[in-house]
Amino acid sequence: MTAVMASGDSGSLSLGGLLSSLEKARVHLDSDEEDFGFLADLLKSRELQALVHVHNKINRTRKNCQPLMSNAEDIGISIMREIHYRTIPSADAIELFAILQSPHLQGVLQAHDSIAAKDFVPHLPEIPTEVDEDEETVKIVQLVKSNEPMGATIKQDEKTGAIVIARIMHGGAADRSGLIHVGDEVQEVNNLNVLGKTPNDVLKILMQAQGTITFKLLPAGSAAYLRESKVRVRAHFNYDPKDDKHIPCKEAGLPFKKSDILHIVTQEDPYWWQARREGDRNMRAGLIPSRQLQERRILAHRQEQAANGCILPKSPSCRPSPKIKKIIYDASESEDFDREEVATYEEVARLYPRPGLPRPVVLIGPPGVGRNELKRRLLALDPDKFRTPVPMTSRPPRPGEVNNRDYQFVSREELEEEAANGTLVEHGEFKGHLYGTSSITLKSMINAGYVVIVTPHYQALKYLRTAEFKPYVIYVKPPTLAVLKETREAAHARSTFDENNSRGFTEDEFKDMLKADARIEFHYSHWFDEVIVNDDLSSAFELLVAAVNRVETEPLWVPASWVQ
Ligand SMILES: Nc1ncnc2c1ncn2[C@@H]1O[C@H](COP(=O)(O)OP(=O)(O)OP(=O)(O)O)[C@@H](O)[C@H]1O
Repeated sequence: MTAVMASGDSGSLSLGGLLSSLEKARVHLDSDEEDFGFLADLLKSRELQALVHVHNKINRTRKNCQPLMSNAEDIGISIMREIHYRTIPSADAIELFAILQSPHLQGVLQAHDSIAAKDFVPHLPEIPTEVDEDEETVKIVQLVKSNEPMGATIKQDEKTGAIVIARIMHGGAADRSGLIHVGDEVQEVNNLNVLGKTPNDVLKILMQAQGTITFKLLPAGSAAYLRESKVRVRAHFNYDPKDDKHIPCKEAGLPFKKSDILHIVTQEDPYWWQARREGDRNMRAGLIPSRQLQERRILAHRQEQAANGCILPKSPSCRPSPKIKKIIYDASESEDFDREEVATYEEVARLYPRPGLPRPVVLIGPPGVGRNELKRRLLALDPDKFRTPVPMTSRPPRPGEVNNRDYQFVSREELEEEAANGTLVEHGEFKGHLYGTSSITLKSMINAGYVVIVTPHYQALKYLRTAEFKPYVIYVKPPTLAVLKETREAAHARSTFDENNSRGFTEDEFKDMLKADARIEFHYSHWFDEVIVNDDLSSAFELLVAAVNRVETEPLWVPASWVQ
């Protein structure tokens, strides 16, 4: 039996047409009068006609009312949470809270998300009647060819040689038709039998076709309905399907850049996930390598590099800086850690600003790049708002130094105990004296509502980038050698490699800064929320102020585990 499922992409239903088909079919089928009567009454009923009328109206305007996201309910809850934590919410905020709390609006948001995620497919029970083995049910599907890709890939079934639908891209034309499913066998395209043809032959037919394309499909045994996952990840590498020899279909690939946020709509295939770029208005998902596949690729690439004698950027030669002169980190352990890390995708979620609990801002960068200068300027901008933890030292105070302003002066034993207890975010030793920054001081400043600015050694990121601190990490990057020389010389910058800060930077020190930059970026860039190039100091400072404002006011992507 051949069933006409829908006409074109517009998909308008006509009950009149169905009724007359039913009348025509009546003479050929030996079903009893009661069944026909029931079906005819149903098709004529005012309720069904009203429903079809609504369906057709929605269908006609469908192109202009695509959902932009599938997490409207989550956003509603986040807004309510934010209002709830406000000490004195405005009258408007209270009204908004009441609206968002109403069961009707919550129902609407839930329905919206279900529709956006296509979570509405009715699952009909299996037809219990016995079907004649020789009689095949096929479906005729018509799609209108446009500039938009069809949103499906095909492959040749290894056993039968038949052409079958391999993938349906979420949100693409095929998916939106709701009529084509993974595993469906393509029998004819525009009345051309494709039996014995290769996927390339079929693609040629499709490319040459104009206007409406008619497919005769043998439905898959059980149509796997597409349900979108809500997973978001941050990409830690650049990807261009054009350069990927192994992607099943280059046109179906989704290019992206490092740091892009991707909505992973399905991870069903272990090697090829389907994803959309967050905020991208294109509803059609594209193929990207799965975490498993990308990890394998990175490891294979590293092995190949090692075999060819290539080495990773070397550790920056840690010339002592006069503040915390020598940072104690177990170099061998960190090196192993760095090499083992295979950064592919990190699952993320939006963190909404929490009133009274600002996120600390961590400035990372190679020694001498200007992190402390930027921090000093920020502290001076608003001393009541910005704070930085005073480091601890076991060295005796120098004349003029004030306890808790310049340093917290403590005994060597106290500092050693803190280090042993793991309560220091970083610590080091210089000329026989210990230095360290207490995580307890850091935490209490955050809890007191200050925007805390810290400039730790880059290896301290491992201890700081946690759900406990939820830091916003900014990498302060040096400009090119020529710009470094020009700007630092013009400003009479003082070298931080000189203990007395009594001279400018040497050329070698600038070169060391750039080597350290390459190394830090190579190993830690996947932890940076933002990069600011410190070329012109006032422009870099402006960017920093803008970043700090964003952290305070906007929902930003953080590791998903921080939001639970
Ligand atoms: N964009 C810039 N242009 C000119 N001079 C700069 C710029 N940024 C920083 N400087 C100057 O460079 C010198 C070193 O800066 P700063 O002390 O902030 O380095 P740092 O990153 O804190 O170094 P370390 O990590 O080694 O302590 C200072 O004299 C500072 O004023």
